[in-house]
Amino acid sequence: MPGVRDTLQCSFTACRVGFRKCWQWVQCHKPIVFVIQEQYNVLCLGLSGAGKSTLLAQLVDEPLTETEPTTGFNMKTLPVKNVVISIKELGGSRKVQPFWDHYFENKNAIVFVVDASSNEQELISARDVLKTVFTDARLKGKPCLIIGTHSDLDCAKKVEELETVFQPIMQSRKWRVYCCSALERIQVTGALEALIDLMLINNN
Ligand SMILES: Nc1nc2c(ncn2[C@@H]2O[C@H](COP(=O)(O)OP(=O)(O)OP(=O)(O)O)[C@@H](O)[C@H]2O)c(=O)[nH]1
Ligand SMILES: [Mg+2]
Repeated sequence: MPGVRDTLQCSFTACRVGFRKCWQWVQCHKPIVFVIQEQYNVLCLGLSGAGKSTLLAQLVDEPLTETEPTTGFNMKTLPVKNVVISIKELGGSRKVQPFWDHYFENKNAIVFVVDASSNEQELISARDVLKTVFTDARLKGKPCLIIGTHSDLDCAKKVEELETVFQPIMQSRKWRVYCCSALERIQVTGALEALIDLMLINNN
């Protein structure tokens, strides 16, 4: 009875997505009588195709359909440990980059996503884009997590190689590199933990 099984599977998926969305809403809008959790606002940037939308979809356990390039922004809010993290991805295409600075206000951290299987020149281009972002006073001193995606590919650069590329623009900023495959949920969860650690270190 494949038809019945498919219908049941669809209903189960719909319930799961619905429940998650309700839970996220409660986390973000719960009445004042509940304990108010601290919220961290994170900006997620990177060149087009780096894997930002894929990472965010994994974080909230959404199915990985073939993602379209993000033309505006894409926001995900999720409770982690004792805090709520709200991550805003901005599309990375050259057309969208000039509008990034409209979203720099009140951010606790920057996540910069790079395709770690890129060649040297592409990595330098990505670094130059981040360097320009860092010139904005609103992001001064904000911690930065570099996420190198595509680590499932043999040619992907390792953490140390990406550290060498990005070190020259970091100055006294708290930062670190985390490499993962955005297609692997467990690895992506590790990136989120690295981000929280970085924000907590920056607060202390
Ligand atoms: N093999 C592999 N493919 C990945 C990985 N991360 C992303 N992709 C693929 O790369 C393509 C682009 O990913 P997106 O998540 O849309 O990239 P993006 O950074 O959101 O791009 P824009 O929205 O255009 O800025 C998709 O086909 C993903 O499936 C990864 O870690 N490994
Ligand atoms: Mg995207």
